[in-house]
Amino acid sequence: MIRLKNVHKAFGNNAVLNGVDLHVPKGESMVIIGGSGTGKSVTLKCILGLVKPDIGTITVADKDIKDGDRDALLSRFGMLFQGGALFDSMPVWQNIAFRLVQSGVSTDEARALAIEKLRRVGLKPDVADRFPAELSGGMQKRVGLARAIAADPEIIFFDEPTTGLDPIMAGVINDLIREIVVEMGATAMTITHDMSSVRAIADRVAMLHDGTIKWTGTVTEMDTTGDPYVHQFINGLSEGPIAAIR
Ligand SMILES: Nc1ncnc2c1ncn2[C@@H]1O[C@H](COP(=O)(O)OP(=O)(O)OP(=O)(O)O)[C@@H](O)[C@H]1O
Repeated sequence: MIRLKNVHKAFGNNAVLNGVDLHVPKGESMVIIGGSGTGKSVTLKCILGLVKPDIGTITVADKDIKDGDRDALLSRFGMLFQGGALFDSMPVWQNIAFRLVQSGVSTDEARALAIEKLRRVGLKPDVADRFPAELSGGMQKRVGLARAIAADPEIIFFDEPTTGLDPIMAGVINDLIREIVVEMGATAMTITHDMSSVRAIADRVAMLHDGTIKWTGTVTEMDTTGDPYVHQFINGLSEGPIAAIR
């Protein structure tokens, strides 16, 4: 479904991606792990067409993303952003149905759909008319998730889905993400530092380091691999091939 071949990206002298090869098959949930600043967000932005690779190709459903219409491409994606990224000035239902309204769905229909998606993420209909600032962090994440799935996308991206949540709420959100992705049959890509998200969400894991994918495998393989990068990262060790800059 999503394929990156030899993707390079530098910002001035800062070579961030140095030949990323990655394949996310249709219906699979791929989680990308790697230290801060290794280029996880840049990788997602390249797929979304927000950052242009210097070299390499990216295809979505066998079509080069350079060739098609960007809006058409983006309409296939749902996205849960790190901070929820809700519009403070809009009530919850409008946040959820924003893209639907823009694409011409009537207000009544969009509102009803937003309420249905709220239910799916465990929120009551009365939340629809509240404003994001009135909600807890966990509720905002749920609303962000409802928005990500509002248009029944084929592909969903999760950018650090548990940032800012306590461990219990993080667990609830991880489980909800997994359930929804499976139920929708969506292809999912998540970037995270949170190993509990990896274990809850991933079918496969890819480790990004030094601008390339150093390792890929299942969660079970991740726990038993002899790969020193993965071992150091998942166990949070300061000793190993990944330099810890202080
Ligand atoms: N638009 C940009 N212009 C210049 N440099 C950029 C830009 N976007 C990202 N970078 C640089 O690319 C590198 C990778 O950033 P990126 O945000 O992808 O890291 P990350 O792996 O997602 O990190 P984190 O886990 O901390 O969010 C960083 O050195 C960052 O400064």
